[in-house]
Amino acid sequence: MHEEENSAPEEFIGIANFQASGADQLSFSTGDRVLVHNKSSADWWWAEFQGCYGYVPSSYLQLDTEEDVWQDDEYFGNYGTLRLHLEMLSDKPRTETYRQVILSNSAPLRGKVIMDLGCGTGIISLFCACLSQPAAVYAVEASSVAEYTCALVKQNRCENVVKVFQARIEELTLPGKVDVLVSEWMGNCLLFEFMVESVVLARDRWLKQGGMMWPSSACLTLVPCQALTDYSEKMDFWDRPYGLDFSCLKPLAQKEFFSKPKFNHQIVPEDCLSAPSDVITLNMHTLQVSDLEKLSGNFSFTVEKFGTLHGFTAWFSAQFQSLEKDGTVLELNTGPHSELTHWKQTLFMLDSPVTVHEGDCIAGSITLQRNPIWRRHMTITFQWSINSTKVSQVQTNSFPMWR
Ligand SMILES: N=C(N)NC/C=C/[C@H]1O[C@@H](n2cnc3c(N)ncnc32)[C@H](O)[C@@H]1O
Repeated sequence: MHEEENSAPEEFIGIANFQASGADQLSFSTGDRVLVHNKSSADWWWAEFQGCYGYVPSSYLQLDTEEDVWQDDEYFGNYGTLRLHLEMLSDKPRTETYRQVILSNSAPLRGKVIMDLGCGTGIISLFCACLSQPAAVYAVEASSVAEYTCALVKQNRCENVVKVFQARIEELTLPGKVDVLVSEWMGNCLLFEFMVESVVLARDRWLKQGGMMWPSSACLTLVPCQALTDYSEKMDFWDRPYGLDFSCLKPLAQKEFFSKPKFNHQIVPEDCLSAPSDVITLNMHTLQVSDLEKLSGNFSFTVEKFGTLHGFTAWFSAQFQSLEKDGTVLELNTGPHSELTHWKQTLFMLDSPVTVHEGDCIAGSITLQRNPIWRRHMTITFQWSINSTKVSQVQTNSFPMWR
């Protein structure tokens, strides 16, 4: 037995399912709250769950405090360095699109109040102040880069228009509501990092009735694809390296290289086996935080050429409505038919390649399930089937992004 720990029990949250393998252990699932009474060893703790006592593996548990689940220290820490800002500023299609949006709305922006949420170095706020005559721009940035943003605003003589606020928008009280909420929040597969939640909360609290969201909408796009290079380098390789048979390592390779999405994939148009399809569309004026828990869309692709289905590739686009009636809608598209961006595309490799022929139909659904614990993460699940003369199979593949 063990001595009762005299400190108060701590509540931990399960971050994986644990199946007890002995009477002195406690089973629990992801998301369950477990009371730890005694950290009797580094790996096994004495705990209570649903009225029972037993040992639980400490590695399956996460201290249940709001901060940890958003990983904010790490998240905002990353954005405090220039690396990510340089990557985003160097992304010309991304940055030029936002510049074009401001420039082409220069007249209707006159006298308006704009919020730039997650302004980083303040580039969009500076575009607003230099390319139009807004009444004010509230540049909101939680990370320490905000200190430099102030300097950049001064250095570019925009301090009378641009006001920098170093805070999480969730904890900030602005001088007043805004006419336009502009933000560059999109992550891998559109949603990763889930900064979009902060954008929706800020919209509901600070955007005037009838105000404009930029982006106004965003789409997740999918295409069935070949990935011959990735497959041969990571999987076929094991068949005959240097004349030896290493094929028993292939299941390991599948798990290590293909069980998570490849976020920096660059798909070429000729690897697309059909026309791409928008599978999820977000209307940024009506989207609710609750919608973000689980988003899904159906797809039905007609294969346009003989080839090998290795998986699916995803990317996103964002649309910017004009402030002028019947004005042009501008778009940032991160797909293979547009100029490459720092997001590149995301490749989901299936368990085993399937030979497909022109006319085959690949139908199914994609579901983005937000992680109940790690609030910036999600799991992407494909349910799909191929109906063709040669083969008919139904498969489900799930990919964590990233926990
Ligand atoms: N991933 C892409 N594309 N862009 C991410 C862009 C993220 C930037 O927005 C800031 N940010 C993110 N969430 C908040 C928030 N709730 N309040 C204030 N600033 C925030 C981060 O510190 C980065 O500088």
